[in-house]
Amino acid sequence: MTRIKIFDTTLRDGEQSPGVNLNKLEKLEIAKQLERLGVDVMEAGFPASSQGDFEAVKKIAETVETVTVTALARAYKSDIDRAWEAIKDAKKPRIHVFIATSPIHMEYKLKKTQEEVSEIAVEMVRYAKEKCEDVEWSAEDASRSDLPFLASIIEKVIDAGATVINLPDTVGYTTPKEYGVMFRYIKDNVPNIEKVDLSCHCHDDLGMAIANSIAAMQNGATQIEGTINGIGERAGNVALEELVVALKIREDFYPYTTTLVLKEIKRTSDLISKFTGMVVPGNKAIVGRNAFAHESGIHQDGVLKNAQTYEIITPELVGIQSNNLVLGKHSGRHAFKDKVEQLDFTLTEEQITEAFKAFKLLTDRKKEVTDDDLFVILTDIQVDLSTLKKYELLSFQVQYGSHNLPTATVALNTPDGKRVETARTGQGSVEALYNTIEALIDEKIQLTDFTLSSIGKGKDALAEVHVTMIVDTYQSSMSGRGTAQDVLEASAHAFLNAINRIFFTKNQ
Ligand SMILES: CC(=O)SCCNC(=O)CCNC(=O)[C@H](O)C(C)(C)COP(=O)(O)OP(=O)(O)OC[C@H]1O[C@@H](n2cnc3c(N)ncnc32)[C@H](O)[C@@H]1OP(=O)(O)O
Ligand SMILES: CC(C)C(=O)C(=O)O
Ligand SMILES: [Mg+2]
Repeated sequence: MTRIKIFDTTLRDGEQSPGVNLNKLEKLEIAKQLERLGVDVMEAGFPASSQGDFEAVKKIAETVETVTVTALARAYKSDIDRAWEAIKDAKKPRIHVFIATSPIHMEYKLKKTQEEVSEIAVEMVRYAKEKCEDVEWSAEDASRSDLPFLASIIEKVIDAGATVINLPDTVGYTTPKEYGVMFRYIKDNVPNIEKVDLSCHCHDDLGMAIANSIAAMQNGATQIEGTINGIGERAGNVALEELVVALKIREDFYPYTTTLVLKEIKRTSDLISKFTGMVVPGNKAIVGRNAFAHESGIHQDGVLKNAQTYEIITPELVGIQSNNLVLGKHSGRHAFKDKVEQLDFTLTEEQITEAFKAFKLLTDRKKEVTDDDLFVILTDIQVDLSTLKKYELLSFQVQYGSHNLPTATVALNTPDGKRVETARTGQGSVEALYNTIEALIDEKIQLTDFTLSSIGKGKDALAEVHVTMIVDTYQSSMSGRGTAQDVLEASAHAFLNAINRIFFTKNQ
């Protein structure tokens, strides 16, 4: 069995998904969960891209204990300085420096010749190496690069001190056979290649990211880069949970092992989906709602007789509890605290009190409180923005009738502590609500996305709303989420959450 290292880039490439904007606290929470999941390397961000990202990477580097923390840098000394400044306190830091090697990127984007790119790459790897022992170098758009040129530049950057060489399929263009041939060519034509880990990084534009990553492994890759839920630039990156579970289930066929803790997969996926607002499709492999559901009679009959007739993976393997019905109306604080620990949350006594109150409120309105419900409550409290000044929903009322113009009245607390209240109309209840909040905060807002889903089953299930919006003054896109038993209340919370996150990011 060959040990494959897992490099998670959810916090960097994953965050490049359109509309995704994670703040420092959310990134930190995801980083802690990735550590529990057992990834070998986490790419915490791109510190030169913004002050907020720099601070998030720094905090992650200071917090994470066992995992290598890396940060991305262009082939500029200033980017490398910034990356190093952010990760230098990590237990295991790595600088990740990249430059494109394909003809189209070199000619049109970088406006540089092969010789110039080669010189810059060597100089920057050498510069990074002076700061950090572990240096990964990526040949952006490797899969569309000239192979002899790629081999020659790789040999030089290894001599300059690179410890990992990554060959990304940046635009998701390659095929398994072609990508495998590229890895084999590099293995056979770079004399010092055995000194480094060879890494693949696949995008899913043609739906071949998994097949391409496997082809890379079969031809010498020992590190796989990807994201949880497959989020990332455009169609996303390879979904790590799919790849790793495929290797496990077909270990009879693929001689590769990883150290990922499979039972942490579902929780990691849920957390990332919640923070990014990117809802996991029901039919998604491994973590989709339907991945373990059997609908048709013949399948149900087979599963009843022997689950393995139609079930190749057990839900428990990836941390899905088949019966996660838990506390109820009569549960006390001790049982609640015990459950918080079982669910692996670390809350202060004050946060437990707050969570217990929220739980009790919910039990008044909802018969069965599941682990999924608790996960939402506890995550919101763990990633607490309550110390920050923000808009808070005090009360709202919406009047809707099939023959009336919907009208909303909303009262808010503003970040400087004032109570404001007004009313507006809209074509529907949500529009009336949002028009009213928009008037209260005195900003022009374009709502670019709105999704509503339920957490769990039943008429009394919690509603979860995700929104994406652009606030005119800041011209940046932001997502927000809100959970409540009522869909309108969840909608109001999601809208305010996005607004508060914009102010939070601006103030970071
Ligand atoms: C394949 C990938 O995923 S690459 C990572 C993509 N991630 C991001 O872009 C993160 C978000 N980006 C940002 O915040 C901004 O683009 C910044 C801060 C990084 C740079 O912003 P700006 O300085 O305004 O530059 P802008 O983004 O417009 O253009 C990129 C510049 O970097 C250059 N560049 C791109 N990649 C590299 C590289 N690897 N090494 C050196 N230069 C590079 C481009 O040629 C261009 O240079 P030019 O201004 O001389 O033409
Ligand atoms: C920066 C590199 C590693 C990248 O994300 C890509 O090429 O897709
Ligand atoms: Mg990428």
